[in-house]
Amino acid sequence: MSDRSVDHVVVVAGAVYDRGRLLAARRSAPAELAGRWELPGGKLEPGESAEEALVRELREELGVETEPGERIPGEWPLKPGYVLQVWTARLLSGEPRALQDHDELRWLARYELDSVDWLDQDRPAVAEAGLRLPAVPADGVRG
Ligand SMILES: Nc1nc2c([nH]c(=O)n2[C@H]2C[C@H](O)[C@@H](COP(=O)(O)OP(=O)(O)OP(=O)(O)O)O2)c(=O)[nH]1
Repeated sequence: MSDRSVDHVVVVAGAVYDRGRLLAARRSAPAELAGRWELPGGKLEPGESAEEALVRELREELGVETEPGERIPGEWPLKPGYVLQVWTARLLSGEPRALQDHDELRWLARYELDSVDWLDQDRPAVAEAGLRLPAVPADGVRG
């Protein structure tokens, strides 16, 4: 039982990148998480691979098609019995919209990552995801 995913619920989240920015989503529920920012995603369902769960969750929550990339090394504890795993993801089609679980979305450049109130448990994962961003976004626009 050394594999934590055997006895933990795995929450798969996407580090969705586009033009040198990372997508952040503000939770609308449950009450104790509402208003805090996270990487969009959700729980792995039985029989699903992490990549399949990620694609499904991003479609349901944001209305976009994505292609999973690499897993960001690490696994972060959430509430008891839950762990967070993060995959990079590339937008294939659609513009993300806050359809489910979120009420606002923002694209953040590396220098903007601290501008939103991330869930405490997400901060180490976001820091790792941020390392994959360029210092200046692709279109060069700052501030
Ligand atoms: N998606 C996501 N959930 C997170 C993050 N950080 C964090 O603590 N959580 C928590 C919130 C929820 O308690 C749980 C994931 O549940 P969820 O509500 O997003 O997943 P889901 O869509 O599969 O859930 P459900 O509505 O089908 O029950 O993990 C994160 O970065 N992304």
